[in-house]
Amino acid sequence: VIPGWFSEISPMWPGEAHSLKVEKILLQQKSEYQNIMVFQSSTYGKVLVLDGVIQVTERDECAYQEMITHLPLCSIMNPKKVLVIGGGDGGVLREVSRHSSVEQIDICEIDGMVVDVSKQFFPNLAVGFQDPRVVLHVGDGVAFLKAAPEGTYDAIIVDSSDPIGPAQELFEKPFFESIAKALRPGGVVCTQAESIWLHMHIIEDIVANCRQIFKGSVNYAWTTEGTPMFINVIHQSSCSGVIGFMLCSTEGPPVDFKHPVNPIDEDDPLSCILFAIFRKEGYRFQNHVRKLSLA
Ligand SMILES: NCCCN[C@H]1CC[C@H](N)CC1
Repeated sequence: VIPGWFSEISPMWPGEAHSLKVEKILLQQKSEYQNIMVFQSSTYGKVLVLDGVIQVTERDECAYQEMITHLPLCSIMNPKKVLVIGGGDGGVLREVSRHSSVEQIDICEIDGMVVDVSKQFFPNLAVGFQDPRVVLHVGDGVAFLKAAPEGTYDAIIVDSSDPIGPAQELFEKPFFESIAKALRPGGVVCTQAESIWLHMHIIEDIVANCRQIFKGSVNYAWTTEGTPMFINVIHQSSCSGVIGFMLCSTEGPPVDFKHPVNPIDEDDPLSCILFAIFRKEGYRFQNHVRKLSLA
């Protein structure tokens, strides 16, 4: 380890590590579930680390939070009830609240300390908790979904850490079955689904499980049968620099995740959003950066 640097060493990516130069360690705490650290980096702003793995950096969090949120929420008309599993930093909530059709946002985060730490050090993410539609449940997402009445949600977003530690069960078949039960017919789910450069074995298992469970569409990020390429989110602070998502819908007409049917609320007062909409013609990458003044 290089003095003055944080290196993201994990059995999830043997033989490689992403390092960031540390200006100052701001917090080191052990919660009931994991070690939590926040540090001021030289070039990525503040960084949140759980059990030695980077979760968010101020510099590039928008790419991840926007994709994991707008891919599902823009794929169906007028989503009203949304559930977030994980996501205790609040960034996904900030993105969900841009959708004016949404009436109820449930979030189930297992570690309340992550919420408190985010409110203290990452106000631009924790702002998501201020939306009056948000109801925070501190508890295990597996149990929450088992208890959820059938067909409750239009969309479920699983913003989890990696399948080592508290999020392990969120990558297993029973959890995906409980998601399908909690979604209404034609509802959509989007989950954090690791990197094609590091975790093909995990992705293959998840895709196989989802193909059995979800009778609508099953997409890993943008790959569909015959698509000659993986299109993932460029998320620099994820090890390998990219991260992908499982996008599935329950029974009903297949959902075309490539062409948003439900545009984001244009006049939502926010500082800046960066997200990409892939256009069908040759997968031209359209990078929408819209500077919106804060209300
Ligand atoms: N709410 C932001 C969570 C970010 N998710 C992380 C992305 C990189 C992974 N190795 C761990 C989860």
